Amino acid sequence: MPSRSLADAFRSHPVHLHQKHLDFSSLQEIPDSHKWTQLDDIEQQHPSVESFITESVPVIDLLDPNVLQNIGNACKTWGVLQVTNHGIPISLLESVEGVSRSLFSLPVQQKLKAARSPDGVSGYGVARISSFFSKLMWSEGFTIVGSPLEHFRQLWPQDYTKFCFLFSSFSNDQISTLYSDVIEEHEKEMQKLARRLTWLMLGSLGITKKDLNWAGPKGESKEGGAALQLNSYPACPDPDLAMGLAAHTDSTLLTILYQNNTSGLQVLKEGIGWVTVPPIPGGLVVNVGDLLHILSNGLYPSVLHRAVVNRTKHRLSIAYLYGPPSSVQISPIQKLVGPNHPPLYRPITWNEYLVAKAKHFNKALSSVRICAPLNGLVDVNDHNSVKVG
Ligand SMILES: O=C(O)CCC(=O)C(=O)O
Ligand SMILES: [Fe+2]
Repeated sequence: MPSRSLADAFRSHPVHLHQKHLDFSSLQEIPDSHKWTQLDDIEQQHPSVESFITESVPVIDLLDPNVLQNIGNACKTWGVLQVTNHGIPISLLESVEGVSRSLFSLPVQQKLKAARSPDGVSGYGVARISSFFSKLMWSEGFTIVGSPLEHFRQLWPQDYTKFCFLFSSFSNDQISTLYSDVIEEHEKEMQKLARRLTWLMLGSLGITKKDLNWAGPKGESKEGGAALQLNSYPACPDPDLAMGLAAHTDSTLLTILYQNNTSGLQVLKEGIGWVTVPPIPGGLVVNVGDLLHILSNGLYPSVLHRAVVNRTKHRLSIAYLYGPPSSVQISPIQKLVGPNHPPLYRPITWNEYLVAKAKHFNKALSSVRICAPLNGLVDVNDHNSVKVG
């Protein structure tokens, strides 16, 4: 089961976070614990690019006849794209947003009943990457791996009568089940889209299903693993001093992100700076993750991204984190390796990579690198580099 294996990876490397849970809505100013300066986040030194700059993350229509080429270009030059006509019903995305809104609007004490444990993967809490920073982020999260029903029953127990957004006329037990069904339906649909996107991204490098040993003869790969990350960024009295989610790359093959109609996601474009990815109606953001970077032997950068916060609007985002089957060794695909293109990374499973990420954070990729880039082969993720050993 993919959920079991992800849980195992987190159990093997517990993260003890400074668990300071704020009721953000009651705060008129930012406490010191949440005030960020440039020194607190090295990536802040890059400028934020204003909207008049014409460079923007490519938007790709999945029904476009040139889809393969467009995706390839976007992956190579940006490591991120937005997709439209992706086949996920908007109503389903809005329902998950509703579940998320309902969850985060519960009182802190209630949310803590489903708190993520230090060695756990599922549940409520601050971002796991918080352990790498001295300042706390202006956000809360809820991670779902496998069925969320048990956690939802803790959040909405029988005797708890707070209004629930989607199904106000139901009992709490029915609500937990209905919310859980929404999440399950979403998982099914996103799994299909994630597979399709993986093959499009690899297809544009000339990779077919038979080039990957973990895809079966008909390309019917063993089921990939996935986690759903609900993120909430409350309105913030002084957004310039706060950080929603610090800069990171995702430890996935790819991530599919839905953001409600409030912008906040920024991606780092080398030579330009932080570029905002505006929400587009019905659009989904797709990030190249670290494992796709490894598979592509460095041809696709895994995009460095962060979330900034907003003075007036509460922002929600829903990230579908998609990875390979747990037992599979991920390494540069043979077809992309040659005398002038030696393999840049050693083989590693998703679990092992998650442990490397928990230890090294943004230096995890360089911790598994075995070969410095040759002349002319730029390692696009070089801002993460670190001496190994
Ligand atoms: O909220 C966002 O836009 C980014 C979320 C994200 O990067 C993540 O959950 O990994
Ligand atoms: Fe992310």
